[in-house]
Amino acid sequence: KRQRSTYTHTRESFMDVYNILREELMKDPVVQSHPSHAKEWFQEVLDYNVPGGKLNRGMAVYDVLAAIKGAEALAEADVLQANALGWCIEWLQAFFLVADDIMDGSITRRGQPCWYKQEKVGMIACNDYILLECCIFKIIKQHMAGHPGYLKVMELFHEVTYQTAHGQLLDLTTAPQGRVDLSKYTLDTYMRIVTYKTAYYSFYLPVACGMVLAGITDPQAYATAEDILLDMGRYFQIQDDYLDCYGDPEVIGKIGTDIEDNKCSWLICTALQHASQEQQDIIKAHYGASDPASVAHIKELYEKLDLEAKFKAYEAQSYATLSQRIAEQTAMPRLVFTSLLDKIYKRCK
Ligand SMILES: COc1ccc2c(CC(=O)O)coc2c1
Repeated sequence: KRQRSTYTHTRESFMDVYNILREELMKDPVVQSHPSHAKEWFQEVLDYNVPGGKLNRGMAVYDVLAAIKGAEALAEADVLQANALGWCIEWLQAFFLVADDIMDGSITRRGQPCWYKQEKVGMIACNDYILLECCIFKIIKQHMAGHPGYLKVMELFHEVTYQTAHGQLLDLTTAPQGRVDLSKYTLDTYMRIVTYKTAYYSFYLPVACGMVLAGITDPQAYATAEDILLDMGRYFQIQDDYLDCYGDPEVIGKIGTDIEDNKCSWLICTALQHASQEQQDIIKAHYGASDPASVAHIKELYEKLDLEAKFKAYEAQSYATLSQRIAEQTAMPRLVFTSLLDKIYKRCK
C-alpha cells in the first residue's frame, strides 16, 4: 500500500510513537498485574529517562528508510515500524546513560537530576537500567515479529550493546576517576574508546536498522556503511570534545567540564602528543583538578599548542575524506550518509 497522506517526520510525530510504545509496555501482563506503586514506578523509569534527549539517533532510522525506498513508497505501517526501531535506540541510550551516570557519579543529565540521584531511587537504578534494556526486545518482538529482518535486528542490538559496553570498559579503565595516568591518554586509545562507546550505537546502529527495514541483505553493504559511519562517529565525538571546551555554553546547553573531569578527550590526547616535557608537567599538575586556576592553566596550554587550529584542520580533512568515500560508494543512495554528515558537520550543539 503506498502512502496516501504524506507523513511529516518531526519530533512531535516521533514523540507520538513513544506514547504508543510506552502504552504497549504498560499493557504487558507482568506490568498490568503489578500493585499500583510498582506500575507507577515502571512508568516513571520510562518517562523520566527515555524521552528528553535530542532524539537525533532515533529519528535517523526513518530518514534512512525513506532515503533508500523513497518516502512516498512507505505505508503507515512501515513508518510506525521504523520509528519503533528508532525508539529502541533511544531506549538503548537511556539504559547506558542511567548506568554511566552511576559509574561516573554524575549529578545532572539532560538538565535534570540523574535518575539514581533521586531520593527514592539510589541503587534501585541498577535494576531500572536492566528494565530499560529489556524493553528494547519487547518492542522488537511487538513490531518486528514476522519481518524477515527480525533476527538481524535482534543481533544488531545485542552486538551494538556488546560493543558499547566494551567502549565503556576501555573508557573506565583508561580514565579512572581521580588522578589520571597520562601515559594511557594516546590518540589510538582515544579512537578505540569513541569507536566502541559512541560511534556504533550513534551512527552505525540507526543506519543498519534502516537498511534492514529497506530489505538490504548484502553483507558488503553493511560493511561499507560501517566503515563510513564509524569514521563519521569518530569525527562527531572529536567535535563534541572540541565543543565542550570551545563551544558556547548557551548554544550547547551545558558548560563543558571535560578538563575538570579528567576526560580522555581528543584535546588532551592531542596536547600530550605535542607537549614538551615542561608542558607535560603542567598537564600532570593541573588536568583533572576542579579549581578554576588549574582549568585556566590547561586552556592556556591548549592556546599555546594551537589546538583550535589543529581541530579545524582535522575537521576539514575529515569532511573531505568522508565526502569522497560517500561519493565513491555504490551500496546505498548517498542521501543516507550526506543527511547525517550535514547534520553534524560544523554543528554547534
Ligand atoms: C544519527 O545521527 C546523529 C546522531 C547524533 C547527533 C547530534 C547530537 C546528539 O543528538 O547528541 C546532532 O546531530 C546528530 C545526528
